Amino acid sequence: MIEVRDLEVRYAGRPVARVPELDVGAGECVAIVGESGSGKSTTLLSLLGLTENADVSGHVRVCGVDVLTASPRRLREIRGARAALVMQSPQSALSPATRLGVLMRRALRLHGVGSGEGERLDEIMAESVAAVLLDRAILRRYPHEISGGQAQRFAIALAIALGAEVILADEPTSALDVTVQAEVVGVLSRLREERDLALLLVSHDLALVSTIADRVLVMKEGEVVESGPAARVLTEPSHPYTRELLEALP
Ligand SMILES: Nc1ncnc2c1ncn2[C@@H]1O[C@H](COP(=O)(O)OP(=O)(O)OP(=O)(O)O)[C@@H](O)[C@H]1O
Repeated sequence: MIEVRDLEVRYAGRPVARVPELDVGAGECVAIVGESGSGKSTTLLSLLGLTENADVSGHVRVCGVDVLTASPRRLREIRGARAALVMQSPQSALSPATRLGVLMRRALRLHGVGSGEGERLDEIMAESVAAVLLDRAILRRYPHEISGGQAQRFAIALAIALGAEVILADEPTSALDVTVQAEVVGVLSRLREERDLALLLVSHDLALVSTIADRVLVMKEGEVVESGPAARVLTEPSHPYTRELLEALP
């Protein structure tokens, strides 16, 4: 679902992310870890062609679309629908005066889901909200009436309703407290199994990564310094920087 080769992202001539190889198949979870400014978010955003003012080179294929050469129309087909972005605080991206149900219905119509039929849309909405363990009543609420964890699960429900095959999650739990973090990770983990989602997770939280990722890429100052199966990288790291990250764990 995601295939990256020799990706390089530069801002004003300065390379900020270099990723030689990154693959995420259906049903897999790959995590990118590293300290702040190491190029994790830049890598993630470049996979949807969302790095404004950047020079991006290499080969990036997401849901069968060649992202670096695709037309804006072709990119719109995957962005937000087949490949969904889940950010740290989705609440700020939700229109404050619009009920969540209205918002979801609009997004579904915009992407032609359910062919605009009211009943079918209701069914899809109810199903996706249930899939993230939210009560259907949430669809009548406004964004400010829900908690951070609920907002994050709503963002995931929206992705599911739109038929996402790939979820790109940028620090999806770092604004949440520990028990709520576990709920969100549990939902992502279950959905990837049940729906064969490809999940690319950016996180500085190695404890979280160890519970969900199959493979890990460790980034430092824009370079991938280590990558491999999560079980190996997180228990027998070969790079001193990975060891440092692990030693910093509480
Ligand atoms: N739009 C931009 N213009 C110029 N430089 C940018 C831009 N976006 C990011 N950068 C630079 O790219 C580098 C990598 O940033 P990035 O946000 O990808 O790191 P990160 O590992 O995700 O960090 P964080 O965890 O803090 O988000 C940083 O030096 C940052 O200043």
